[in-house]
Amino acid sequence: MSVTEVLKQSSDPESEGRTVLKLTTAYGLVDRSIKTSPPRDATPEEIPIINISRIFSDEPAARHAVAEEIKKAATTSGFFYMSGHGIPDEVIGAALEAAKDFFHQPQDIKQRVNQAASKWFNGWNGPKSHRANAVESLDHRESFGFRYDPRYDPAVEDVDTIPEEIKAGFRAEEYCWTQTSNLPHFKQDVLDYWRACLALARQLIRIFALALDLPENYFDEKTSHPDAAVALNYYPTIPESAGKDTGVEAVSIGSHTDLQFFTMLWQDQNGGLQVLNRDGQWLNAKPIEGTFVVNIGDYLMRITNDRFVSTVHRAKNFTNNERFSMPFFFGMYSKFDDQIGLANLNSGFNFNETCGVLPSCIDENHPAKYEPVSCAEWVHLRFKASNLEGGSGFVRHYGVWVSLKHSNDLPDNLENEQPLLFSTACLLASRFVPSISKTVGHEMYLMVRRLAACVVLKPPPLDYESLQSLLLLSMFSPTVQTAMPIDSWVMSALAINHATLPLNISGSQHAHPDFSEMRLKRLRIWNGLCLTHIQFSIGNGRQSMVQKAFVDYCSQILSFPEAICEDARLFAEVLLYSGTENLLNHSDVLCEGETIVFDDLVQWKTTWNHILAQSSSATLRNAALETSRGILSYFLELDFSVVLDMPDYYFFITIYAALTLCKFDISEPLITATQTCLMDLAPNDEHIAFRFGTVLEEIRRKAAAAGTLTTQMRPEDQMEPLMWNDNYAWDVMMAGLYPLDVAVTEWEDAPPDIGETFH
Ligand SMILES: O=C(O)CCC(=O)C(=O)O
Ligand SMILES: [Fe+2]
Repeated sequence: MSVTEVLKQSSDPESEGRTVLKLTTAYGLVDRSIKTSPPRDATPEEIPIINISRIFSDEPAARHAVAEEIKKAATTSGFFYMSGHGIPDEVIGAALEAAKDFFHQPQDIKQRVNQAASKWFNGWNGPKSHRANAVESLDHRESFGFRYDPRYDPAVEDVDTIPEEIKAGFRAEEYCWTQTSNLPHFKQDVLDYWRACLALARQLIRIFALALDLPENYFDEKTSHPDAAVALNYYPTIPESAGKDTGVEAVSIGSHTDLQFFTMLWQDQNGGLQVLNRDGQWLNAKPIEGTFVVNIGDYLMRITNDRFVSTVHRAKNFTNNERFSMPFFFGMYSKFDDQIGLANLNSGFNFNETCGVLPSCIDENHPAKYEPVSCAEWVHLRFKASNLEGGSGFVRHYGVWVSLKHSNDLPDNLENEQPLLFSTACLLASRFVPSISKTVGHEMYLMVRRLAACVVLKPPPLDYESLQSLLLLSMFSPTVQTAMPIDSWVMSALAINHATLPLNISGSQHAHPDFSEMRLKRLRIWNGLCLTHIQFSIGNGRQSMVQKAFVDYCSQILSFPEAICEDARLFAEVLLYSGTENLLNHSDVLCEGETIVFDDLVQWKTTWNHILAQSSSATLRNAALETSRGILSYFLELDFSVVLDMPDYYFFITIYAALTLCKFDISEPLITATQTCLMDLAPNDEHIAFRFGTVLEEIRRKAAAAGTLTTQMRPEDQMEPLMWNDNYAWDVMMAGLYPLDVAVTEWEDAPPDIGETFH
């Protein structure tokens, strides 16, 4: 049975006493029918206790016997208790005390090691900052996590001799320890626990090899530097009232499967861990003194061809005590590296390993169900489907706010279907949420960045919503409260793009069959992004650091045989706006008088005329409409006093957008709003704002006379563009740039009869 099948299996969700639980898996979101009956205690058959002390025996038979028991548990419930593990009580006790000392500190001290400041998701996650399951509550949990560091691994004699390709994947951060040094024993005690777990896991994986009918040392080399991580979990009591008003089930950590090879969980005596059996019944995995709970992760399930099962579990602490647990993940998967756009190992294997279905799990009747998967790809799969990563809690939290505010225009499933668009909406909405903290904003921003990186990495086709999100981001980020540094955002995204392009041509595994198409698509996105980026830098007085690189990069589109007119047009606009920005940043040129500037424009127009005059495709039209609407909305949001201080070029951009909108959708209310705004703010009728306002007024007047102006918005697919040629829009605009007396005559003469051209 595949992961999806296991998760989906069970009877009709409509049947009595059952409900549907949604689960995030690497294969997407799946529904799982579960029983509504209260959890019952697991029987010893369901979650057996396995005394593993025999794994340390010199007798192969003793080790094999343990392997058999593990095999049975792994292939049935996927969970077992491990006794006889040999980790001294003192080591566990000291780590637990360290955890208590840490979590009992005031928030501002814990903040010092907040995961938000971490590059690799080490450190502290505050209360209710995550949501492991989309349909359950935010996790009533705080945690502190850290990842494999060879310097603290006693099995490593000399860190300098570790091969570079393995080193490159290490995700440890010393700040976990420097920022907690106020607790004198913390580092020592927590690392002692980690070392003890690591040594045990390395023994245990040999028994897993036996259980999989492999040589005992099969995994040894692959796990010389595993991504082995400890999390300290702190679960305060869930208030009884929690979830009552919303109907959302309150949890300490929501229903999930673990990702990696296996997890060894130490839990205190309070209880709260629940395991979902195949029948959809929740079972209490009650604490048993002296044991760890061990469970299989998704990666192990995959490479065993689904023989070993990764089982859904969660925790709820409804006792009056605070609960602690200390899972050791062998190993916790790496989070997304948003600097280079690559994720790395998640499996518990070394950082550079790829693993297919194990030979012993394949036979005539059981062909391999899965391709070999590199750890990077595996993470990518799950990442796409999952929002477990940092920030998602906040995003969802504010997502509720977004959904409430805009319940009419957001599809129900936006969060899961379009996580980037959803997160972007949340990020943008967050500036309207009173007293939102910088940390929260930053977390949401990181989330968006990671998702954006995922989108850019995805093979084509890039869906419209993703493109929309990227455009939205590049448009509005200057106004987002968290002061998202747009240049660095775009720059790193650009870096991701550059970094991933070679990935797709080198190494057969990663080669995309249609590299050229993918590259073209990416260039298209970049042209779009670049355009909006430049448009919005204009008038903000912010020089784009990356502009030249942008333009050079964008120009590559023209060398594609598949490039079409729209690509060229977009590029032409990029040039126009970047030229504009250049001029603005060189005031000496501007000082010489406006003529030079306008000559420049005319030259640009001559160069690109053949492209601009072409008719537009639906895609281009929609893109043009969206961009234009964005520009006008942005313009309308600006303070009058700010607008008046802006150079004429800013008005040029605005009118260009307004005219584009006039061409495709003359009834768009933004046009009237812009017209009114322009005329209201102009200090006199010589001002460029007034001239442009008049231009818009006249176009609308003529459209009304021709009966084209409707008060109702027409559905976009029925919209016919106004049949003027682009020269007309251009001429009108250019005319508007000159003093009104000249302009009106020239412009009146421009189109033969605008009325005739309207439909
Ligand atoms: O604390 C527990 O009981 C479960 C923790 C868990 O499942 C996890 O951290 O992945
Ligand atoms: Fe877990």
